[in-house]
Amino acid sequence: MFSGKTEELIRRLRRAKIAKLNVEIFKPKTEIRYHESDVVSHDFTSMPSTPIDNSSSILLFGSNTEVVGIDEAQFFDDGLPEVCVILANKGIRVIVAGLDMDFQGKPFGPMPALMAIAEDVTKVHAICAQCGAPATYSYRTVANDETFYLGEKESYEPRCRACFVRKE
Ligand SMILES: Nc1ncnc2c1ncn2[C@@H]1O[C@H](COP(=O)(O)OP(=O)(O)O)[C@@H](O)[C@H]1O
Ligand SMILES: Cc1cn([C@H]2C[C@H](O)[C@@H](COP(=O)(O)O)O2)c(=O)[nH]c1=O
Ligand SMILES: [Zn+2]
Repeated sequence: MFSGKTEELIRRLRRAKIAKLNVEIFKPKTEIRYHESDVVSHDFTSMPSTPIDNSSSILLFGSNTEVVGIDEAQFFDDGLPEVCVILANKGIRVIVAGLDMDFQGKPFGPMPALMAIAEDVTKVHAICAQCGAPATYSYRTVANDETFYLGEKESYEPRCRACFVRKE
């Protein structure tokens, strides 16, 4: 978390809009941390999106769509990779942002399958809140064992591997 995934997604989608491509953006309906419908980064850059319950809803959208952006992909169902394949096979550019690992350092939801089928994968890193090294893990700072637990700085901090495994 805090690694710039949403900022990077917004940057790429803005460029697609500048190129006058037809862009559709989706996020899970449950992701309401900053806004009910907009995609919003921790730095409050934002873009309007369509909140959806199920990945299959993405296929119901505009026949003239040229670029599809998806944020918080880790929260989607396991059908998301196949939806992305269907879109990509139609020539649609699909840009997906999601958290690769949960608070236990385990692969998160459909992310491993998405990363396997993607042409390109960009891993971005936050800065470890403990030591300042590049951070690849999200450490949960509150007592909760559920995999799905929305939050930001009050519940999570980005950590490097060494600080993550220390668990203190
Ligand atoms: N520890 C941190 N490391 C890096 N960025 C941080 C950190 N804490 C806050 N930020 C802010 O978070 C922004 C990235 O937010 P965002 O794109 O929403 O990340 P992500 O989608 O990966 O959670 C950075 O530009 C920075 O301003
Ligand atoms: C590690 C972890 C995170 N979450 C939640 C917390 C946030 O709401 C999102 C991640 O958002 P970000 O844009 O990457 O900051 O995921 C969770 O539900 N479970 C976890 O284990
Ligand atoms: Zn560290």
